[in-house]
Amino acid sequence: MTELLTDNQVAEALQHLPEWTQSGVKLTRTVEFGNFPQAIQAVNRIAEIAESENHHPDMDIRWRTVTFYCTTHSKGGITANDTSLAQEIDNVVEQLRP
Ligand SMILES: C[C@H](O)[C@H](O)[C@H]1CNC2=NC(N)=NC(=O)C2=N1
Repeated sequence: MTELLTDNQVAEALQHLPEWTQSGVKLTRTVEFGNFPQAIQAVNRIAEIAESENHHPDMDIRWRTVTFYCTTHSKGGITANDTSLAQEIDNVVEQLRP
């Protein structure tokens, strides 16, 4: 079972996730895409990944700007599932907005 990360473990993970910050019990990143369709394409790709892994980000979509939040709701904090999902989100963003 994936357990909550310690503060040090989160800090260590964020060294490899430079676009992300910790906001309380969540990791968060805001991305401005080229246009609305591209933002939705990213959201759809991430949705597929999340569904396959049964771990889902919270996503706030405002025109072409999407804010992603990764937290493990069942644990009330950040786990390795969240740091892993954050990396997957970075990979999708990189593919769509190199
Ligand atoms: C039963 C539970 O809803 C599932 O195991 C998954 C679904 N996706 C999830 N996603 C996230 N971010 N946190 C969860 O606790 C979570 N639980």
